[in-house]
Amino acid sequence: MESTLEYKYHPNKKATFVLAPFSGGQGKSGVEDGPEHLIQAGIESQIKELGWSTQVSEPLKNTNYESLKNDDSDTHGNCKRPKIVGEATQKVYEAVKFAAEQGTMPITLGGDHSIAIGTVAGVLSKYPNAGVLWIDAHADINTPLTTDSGNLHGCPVSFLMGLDRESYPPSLQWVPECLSTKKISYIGLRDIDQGEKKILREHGISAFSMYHVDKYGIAKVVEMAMAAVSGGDKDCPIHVSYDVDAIDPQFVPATGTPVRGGLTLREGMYIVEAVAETGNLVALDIVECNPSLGTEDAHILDTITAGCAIGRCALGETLL
Ligand SMILES: NC(=[NH2+])NCCC[C@H](N)C(=O)O
Ligand SMILES: [Mn+2]
Ligand SMILES: [Mn+2]
Repeated sequence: MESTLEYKYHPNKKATFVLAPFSGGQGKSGVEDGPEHLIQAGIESQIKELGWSTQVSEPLKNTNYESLKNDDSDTHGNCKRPKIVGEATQKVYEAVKFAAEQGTMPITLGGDHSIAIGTVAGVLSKYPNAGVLWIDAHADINTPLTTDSGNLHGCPVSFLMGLDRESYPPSLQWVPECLSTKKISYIGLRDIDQGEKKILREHGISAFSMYHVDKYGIAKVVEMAMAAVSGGDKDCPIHVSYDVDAIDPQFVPATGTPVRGGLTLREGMYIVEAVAETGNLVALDIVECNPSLGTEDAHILDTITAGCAIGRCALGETLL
């Protein structure tokens, strides 16, 4: 049934699904199949059902980054595959920017979380004062100098902020330094590297770990996170970058870096329901669904259904 919620920046309810089947930001294959599974499961028709008209954008069509993934010479310092990450994220950036400029809401389906380099930069080019809610078990704020794994899906936030800029591989120097440390807030954190902790503290970045979710409850946490990124503006546009591993692996098992002790499925859905209710949502990413990592069919189904539910809740599904 058509949603009763109103979207301040999208009164005509037009959305663009930006498909980002990319896995080069981390080592495991399968996450590039996320978009296809979400579409097969009906995410687009479910959102149409809520009263949105939709179109699909495929910036990575006719590219072969998945086969280039095996090129071991694509490294820079400790960073793995910077060339394909740089190129793919730039394509995603152009597509998201274009979708936003057309007045549609970009809903980007990943792919690993490195693609958020493109989505956040694209959204901020249209809405420079937008706040970002980063829903994740991880902070993804390593720099080329702090990353242990070398996986760029653990680094998108630092590139958007321009942290340790002199260490960037040439292929990622296109990334605009567009995200202020005051315009992001995390929800769901529970696995943070030492170097990341240092960055979060030094810059006073707003972050709500699972400890805070337990302490204050999810409703209060979402309220505090939105207040932190909005800087007093009740109309502040909000981009939600949703890594499905924020939700506990008991509900979302098919993901590359699962961490126990996460959000319940309802808490995970509540976050986007609450953002939707403000009317300020301008973009959504759903990333890190990896259908290949389900050891039984139910794992894949649970993960993909959760991804679809996040999409519906963000785009206006209400229980009554
Ligand atoms: N988007 C993700 N799932 N990121 C996981 C990152 C894990 C770890 N902090 C790293 O930098 O490698
Ligand atoms: Mn994560
Ligand atoms: Mn992530």
